[in-house]
Amino acid sequence: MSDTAIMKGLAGVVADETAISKVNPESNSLLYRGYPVQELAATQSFEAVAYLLWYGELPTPSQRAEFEQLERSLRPLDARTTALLDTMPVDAHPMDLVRTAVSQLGTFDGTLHRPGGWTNRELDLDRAAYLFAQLPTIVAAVQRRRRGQDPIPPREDLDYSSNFLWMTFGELPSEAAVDVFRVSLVLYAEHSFNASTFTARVIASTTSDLYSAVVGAIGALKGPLHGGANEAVMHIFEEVGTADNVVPWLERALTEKRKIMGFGHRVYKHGDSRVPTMHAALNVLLEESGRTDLASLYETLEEEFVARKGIYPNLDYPSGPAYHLLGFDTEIFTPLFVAARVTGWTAHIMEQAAANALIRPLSAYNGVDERQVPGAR
Ligand SMILES: CC(=O)SCCNC(=O)CCNC(=O)[C@H](O)C(C)(C)COP(=O)(O)OP(=O)(O)OC[C@H]1O[C@@H](n2cnc3c(N)ncnc32)[C@H](O)[C@@H]1OP(=O)(O)O
Ligand SMILES: O=C([O-])CC(=O)C(=O)O
Repeated sequence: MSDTAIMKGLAGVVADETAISKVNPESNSLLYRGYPVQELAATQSFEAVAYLLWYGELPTPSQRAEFEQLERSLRPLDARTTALLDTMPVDAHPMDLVRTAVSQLGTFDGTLHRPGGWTNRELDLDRAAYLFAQLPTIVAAVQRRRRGQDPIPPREDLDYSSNFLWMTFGELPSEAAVDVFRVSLVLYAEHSFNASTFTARVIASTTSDLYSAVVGAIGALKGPLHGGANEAVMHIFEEVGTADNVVPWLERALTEKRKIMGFGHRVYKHGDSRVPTMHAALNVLLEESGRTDLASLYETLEEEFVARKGIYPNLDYPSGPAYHLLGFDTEIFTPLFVAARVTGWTAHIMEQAAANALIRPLSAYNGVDERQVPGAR
């Protein structure tokens, strides 16, 4: 064993600098390019937030119009993407379908064959916009296929959030509900060196290409300790059933040393900066739907868990039930997170490439001492 301290899970390790977002657990705040995320969620379209993450500034009106036009033009799926989705098992996890579809999109990009084409900021900005525009169409098609429904083509007259819901459900919910969806996307967009973003940066650090880094990030996000928690939260609500059952269920779960999904965070130890905004957004849907049963289950589980463990909800706790009330299948919740986080991932991939150092930590060997292979001389 080495004498060097091992930082298990890289906890507390500052791996590099970033100018994209600042997570501050002391002030319980989150800034994207210097702007408080709550203010962005209150005032900005998701398209404007994506632009901010990539370019460092909010778009001017003409930049915004140009970017919106580009995004709308990039939405339709290539026939090969539709064909690929059709060949995959209907009961495969949607995260696996989305990961595979994004991987295939990389093979369509002829600019990857140019010398220096793998890591070129101008090309990466185009690729980021392409993935940003394609992911809602892919996720909506995957959701519809699960229900035996044909895909619905994108509508150029709708903004990103409305079009996403239109392509999924073939109708638009209330303006308030569309806004809840937009707020969730803004809150999910970026969060410094979380596990999936760090994965993307590790891949980018080898000077691999943006698609490969995003595919790796999707794999990292799938796990329930990270993005998969928004799906897992809904499974917990289903398992608990009613607010009356929270205490006995929780006592048993804690005795069995289970992790309660949607609670806890590696960085925030006194609550997640994004939860109050997402909780308020969830309340809009709870009131609209009259789901007092779900509201009281949500509040009771939070109260009882915080009282016992002093561990607070993270963003996945209010987002899971919000996506449920919007009408998505539980297995689609993490793909929605992918569609939002692709903005942050791609901003980080470009930042990594601009000031690259190969990410390659050391390990402390704890295996058997050197020994001879039987028969070797
Ligand atoms: C958008 C996001 O990705 S946010 C994160 C989403 N993930 C989840 O909601 C999954 C549930 N939460 C967790 O598993 C953890 O809180 C993590 C992985 C997010 C953070 O973990 P870490 O910073 O490594 O904290 P760690 O796992 O060491 O927890 C410290 C203690 O709190 C306990 N704890 C932390 N979270 C939970 C939880 N959700 N339920 C029960 N106990 C918990 C741990 O068991 C540990 O207890 P111990 O000291 O008795 O062993
Ligand atoms: O920061 C993290 O570790 C996880 C998280 O909340 C996120 O990625 O949004």
